[in-house]
Amino acid sequence: MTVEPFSLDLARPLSTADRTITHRDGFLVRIERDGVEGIGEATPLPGWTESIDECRTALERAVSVSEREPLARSTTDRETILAEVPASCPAARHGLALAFSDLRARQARQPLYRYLGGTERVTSVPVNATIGDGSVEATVRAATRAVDRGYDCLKCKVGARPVTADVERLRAVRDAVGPAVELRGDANGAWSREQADRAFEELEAVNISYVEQPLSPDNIEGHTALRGGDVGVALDETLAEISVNEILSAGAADVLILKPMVLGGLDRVRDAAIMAHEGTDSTSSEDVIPIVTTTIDGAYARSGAVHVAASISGISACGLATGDRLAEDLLTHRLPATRGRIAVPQGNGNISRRSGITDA
Ligand SMILES: O=C(O)CCC(=O)c1ccccc1C(=O)O
Ligand SMILES: [Mg+2]
Repeated sequence: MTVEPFSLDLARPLSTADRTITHRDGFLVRIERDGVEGIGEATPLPGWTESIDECRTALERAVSVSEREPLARSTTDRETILAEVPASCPAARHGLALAFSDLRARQARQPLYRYLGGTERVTSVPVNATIGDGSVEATVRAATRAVDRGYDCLKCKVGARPVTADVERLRAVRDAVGPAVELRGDANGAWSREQADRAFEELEAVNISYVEQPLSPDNIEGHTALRGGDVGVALDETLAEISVNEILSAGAADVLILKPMVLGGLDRVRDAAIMAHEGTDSTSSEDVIPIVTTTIDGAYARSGAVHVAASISGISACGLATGDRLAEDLLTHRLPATRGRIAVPQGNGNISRRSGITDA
């Protein structure tokens, strides 16, 4: 097993209520068995995951565990190695788990989404365009450009400005794109209960399907109380702190935003999506919508996220169209969105290392 650092600049930084993301640093994890190589990506986003230093330490530890005999040749190495990753290091776990899944899917000669449990052939997944904070004019410009490119679902960042200003932005977008385009918001935890109540009331007339993380991550009761109107409640940051089981049991969400890098791997995203669809023991009848999104990752992690979305039947538009924000990438195959969909790589494993061609 080897671990190699990388650093990627963003060509188009993403401004949210609490930060502007300008670059992404992480590690590529490579595992080889019998001439077959699996590659994983660990791209921590401090605040959501461990820091880059904590991630490096966890990965270096995994390398030393993997070199212990007889583990270096064992087939139960995945579980042993993952068990050594601290729960506080989900990005490190994501990188290791993706490397193992890529390796095993290649060995089984399956595309990753099939290896993960997808039962039907899926050639593409629907995606939303991601629109950062900006003036009314800049927001409408970005929204119109996205719709011109064929997106039929837009997610706009809110929460960086007063509620009235955000409502004005979304109303201007609705007026510009018409009634057929799905609009979502993402407040990244910026609102108080009073602000959220006002925003939800005013956004009903704009036909916003849901707002991600209206309130702070630990405010389960507040989110539960916000539900019930036309605008749905999606939880995102909360999932970095509170288990999916607890969230579903509290009835705190209409939608769960599942970030592989934050949950610690594609396997965890799939388990959470199944739980959302099927409910927990105490919430068996509830149908919560799972959405898969990136944390603005490199090509290996974005491709993995596309695969796990493809493995979930009936998946709604996901937040996976983030590759074009990067100024540079880990692969020349950038997983572009075309008419609001990203093609699922159909070769063996996650994605071909060769440029733009999938493994036959
Ligand atoms: O969901 C999307 O459309 C793209 C991903 C995204 O918005 C995001 C990217 C990095 C960090 C946080 C978030 C977020 O959903 O809050
Ligand atoms: Mg979000």
